[in-house]
Amino acid sequence: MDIGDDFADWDFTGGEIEVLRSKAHEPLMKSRAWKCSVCTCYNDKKSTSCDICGVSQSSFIRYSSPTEIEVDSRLRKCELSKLARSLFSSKPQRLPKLDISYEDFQDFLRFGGPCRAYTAPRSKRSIHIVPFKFDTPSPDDVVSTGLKSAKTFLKVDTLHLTKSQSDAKEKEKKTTSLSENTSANSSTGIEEETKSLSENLQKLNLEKDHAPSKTKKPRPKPQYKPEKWMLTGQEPGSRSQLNLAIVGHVDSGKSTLCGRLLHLHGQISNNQMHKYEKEAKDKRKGSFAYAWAMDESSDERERGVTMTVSVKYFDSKNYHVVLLDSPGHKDFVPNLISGTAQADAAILVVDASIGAFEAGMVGMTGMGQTKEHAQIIRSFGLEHLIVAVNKLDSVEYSQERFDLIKLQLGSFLRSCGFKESGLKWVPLSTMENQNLVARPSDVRLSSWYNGGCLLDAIDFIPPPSRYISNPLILPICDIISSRTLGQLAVSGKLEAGAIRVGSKVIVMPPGTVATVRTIERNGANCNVARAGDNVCVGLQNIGDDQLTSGGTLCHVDFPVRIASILELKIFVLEMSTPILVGFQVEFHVHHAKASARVEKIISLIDQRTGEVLKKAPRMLSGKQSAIIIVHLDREVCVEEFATFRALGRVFLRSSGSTIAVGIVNRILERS
Ligand SMILES: Nc1nc2c(ncn2[C@@H]2O[C@H](COP(=O)(O)OP(=O)(O)OP(=O)(O)O)[C@@H](O)[C@H]2O)c(=O)[nH]1
Repeated sequence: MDIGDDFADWDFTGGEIEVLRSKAHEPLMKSRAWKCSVCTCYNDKKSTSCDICGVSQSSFIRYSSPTEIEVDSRLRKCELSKLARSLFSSKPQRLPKLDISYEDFQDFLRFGGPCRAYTAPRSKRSIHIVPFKFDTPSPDDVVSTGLKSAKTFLKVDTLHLTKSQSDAKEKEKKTTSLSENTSANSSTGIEEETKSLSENLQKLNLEKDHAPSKTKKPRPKPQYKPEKWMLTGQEPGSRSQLNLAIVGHVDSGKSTLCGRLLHLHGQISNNQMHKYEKEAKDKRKGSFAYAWAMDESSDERERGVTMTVSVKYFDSKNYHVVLLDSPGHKDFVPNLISGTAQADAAILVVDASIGAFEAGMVGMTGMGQTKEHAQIIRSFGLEHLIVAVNKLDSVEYSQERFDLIKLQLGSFLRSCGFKESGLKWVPLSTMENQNLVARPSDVRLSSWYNGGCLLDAIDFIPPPSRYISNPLILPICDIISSRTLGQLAVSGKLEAGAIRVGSKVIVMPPGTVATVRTIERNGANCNVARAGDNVCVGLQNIGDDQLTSGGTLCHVDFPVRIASILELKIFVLEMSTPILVGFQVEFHVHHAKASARVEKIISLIDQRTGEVLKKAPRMLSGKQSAIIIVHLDREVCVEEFATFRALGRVFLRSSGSTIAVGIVNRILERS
């Protein structure tokens, strides 16, 4: 495919629809073009269909100057989608596609940083991120309003809403004036117009948001020197912590697998297990008994669906393993993103039953949950993945079925950037306790499988690296309160540095200095916590309106940056809707979420080399890489990926699907 030629046909700079509609250009255009009666843009007379909306020239040749109502009704007759109508966009099949192979994803995801580690503060702790009601708008919306804390804690209301709302309005005003200014610019000829528009936009951005005179010069950072107590290593005899995200298609058996592992390691007593079985049977959900160990809320148990990320732990031979049982349903992917932000490695649970594996691969849109979860895991830089091929009992422990799954899913995982050496394939049945913590006893499996069990595969994962000698960074996952922690506490994983009781920390935003009152790790009080630990930190000298999930506790001299205008390097996942300038997306970074607008598409880039393939492309579609600028409706804690990876990985979502993954290339606005 000749990429250049194909793209030339569809090349417009962002905002061109406004420009093409401008009456000022009509005389020039009229001389060499036909006017589309739908979107009113002018096309080359050789074109048989409209470059903007894709409608054929002949369909409307008899019309002139249609009214909006006429346009709408004609488009409806044309069977264009609602979105296509609203955007005057081209028909999907006509979108040019770059010939970028999925191997390119591998290079893109080579941002993959070293693994991190983590401990859960208490065995019964859950990251209850989204209180879900099926009659409320959408979990994606709900997640932004705050993360629901563990059952064992009382949730503190996030009183930040009013501030965020006013901030959002402020940003909206800015954006409106920006686009007004943009559309006001005009010159003669399409090329000149698009060029000047692009320059103006750049100028506006620079002048409005990044003018040197308006930007405070960051004061030179003092050299960070960790204190001696921060660096003291692990206590003798204690295991390293391994934070394991359990992901996979809905109903693939994730919670059952976690429940089984906990029971087999004595974390759930026989009495407790008996109780779960009885309660599950009473609710006619007998098969969910093990899942109930993880799904503790009544909503989750009632529906048999995990909605939040549950955190439980057990000790293996090499690790203190923290299980992060994630929801599999597509509605709860934002929770999965927030939970997986803390993982060192992952188990991807696949349902081997006939039809279920296929649904996980293809889904409704061609991108099933198994694929989406695998991509999210890889985009977090995780390199070690155990693929647990579950429910093999339902296919008589067929080796052929296992091999087929390994073949099909394996090629997709490699295309995501997982190396063969980072993948471990484990056939099992959690229901029949086959190959979980010991060699399989069922001859139908043991006759052809000689590899290790799931527990061996977990112990085989190399120890994660930690940023202990960096300044403190603790992204806030949840805001909690308890009798032992006090009225104001936060939970989360220390991404870098260390804290101890009595330490001063700066809470970003708003930049208030607070004092660490208590620290809890693994459900017990401790004096010091270091990078990799998952802790609850009780704070004093701070108001509850100054704490918000998605915020960050930092070293007082080294606060992380907060910003709302970011330059991102993204990789667009398979999707049905093209990304255009002005596109509204949901922006995710660590535990923070914000609404965002695609302000500018700077360039289409080569995945491997980073070389600019095209400047200011009109739109982005699946499997393309690009540099874009996004404008968030509120400021979030963020760092450039090159500076600190954990705060520089981003996800863009729209209409309930992850549409792009990427990194923060530059922070364009700094508070
Ligand atoms: N036959 C069979 N059924 C299983 C196996 N593992 C789990 N199940 C059943 O699959 C159903 C779903 O199990 P869960 O553990 O809730 O699945 P999940 O992936 O956690 O579900 P979500 O978190 O809601 O996505 C339950 O009825 C389980 O009993 C297995 O190995 N074999």
